[in-house]
Amino acid sequence: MTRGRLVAVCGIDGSGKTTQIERVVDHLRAQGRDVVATRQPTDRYRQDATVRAALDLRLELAQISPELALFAAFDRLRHLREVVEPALAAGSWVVTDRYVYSSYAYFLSRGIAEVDWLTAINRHAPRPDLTVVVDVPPELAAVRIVARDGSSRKREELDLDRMQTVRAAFRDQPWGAHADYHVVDGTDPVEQVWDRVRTLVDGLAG
Ligand SMILES: Nc1ncnc2c1ncn2[C@@H]1O[C@H](COP(=O)(O)OP(=O)(O)OP(=O)(O)O)[C@@H](O)[C@H]1O
Ligand SMILES: Cc1cn([C@H]2C[C@H](O)[C@@H](COP(=O)(O)O)O2)c(=O)[nH]c1=O
Repeated sequence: MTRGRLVAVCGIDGSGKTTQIERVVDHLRAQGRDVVATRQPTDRYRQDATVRAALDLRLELAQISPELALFAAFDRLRHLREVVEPALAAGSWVVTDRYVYSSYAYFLSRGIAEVDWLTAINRHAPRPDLTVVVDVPPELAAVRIVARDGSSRKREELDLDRMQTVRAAFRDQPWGAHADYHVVDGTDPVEQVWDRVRTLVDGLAG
């Protein structure tokens, strides 16, 4: 059995990840591929009361960030073992909404200065075959979030200074650049962004 491929889509909140992932999944399935669409962190992390309080800026993030970073790394490894690795081994393509690069970018912006520590606690997570970062300014992402949700689900996503540092990390990759990591301009209409993303996906499939 040929091992499948791992595709990660990252970006700040509201950048358009879900919108592009839907197209990636449909496109790959139309090619006859078996596709598993998933996301990290899982609901185990997202629904934790402390995580929710932190993302809603009700906790001092600098204090709680190491604990959350470890929780996110644990959540990722378990999700990899239970969901991602079996699917890849069975030949499926796995498309994940967020991955380690989101962890790095968010936790660097949340007061963790040691990128080496972040990469060390995630070092057992395999590098994706393709990572796409949907890049938009935080101001545009905030407009999209409010238009979509009517308000904000978590206060952090509308903290423009915070999201600016997250965005900068995604673009600058202080954890180390890789040829399979691509930052795509997400400010254009959906179909134009999709043209860019599809080119990358087709490059991987070819
Ligand atoms: N290129 C685009 N142009 C205009 N609107 C867009 C574009 N891409 C996505 N949107 C819209 O912006 C909103 C946010 O997009 P989406 O839900 O895909 O983002 P996301 O990154 O997955 O968000 P979150 O991080 O909150 O899960 C949605 O209402 C979506 O329809
Ligand atoms: C990978 C990762 C993500 N987070 C944060 C980033 C976001 O605020 C949420 C996920 O929300 P989404 O927009 O619905 O994807 O989780 C995190 O705290 N830790 C992580 O490792």
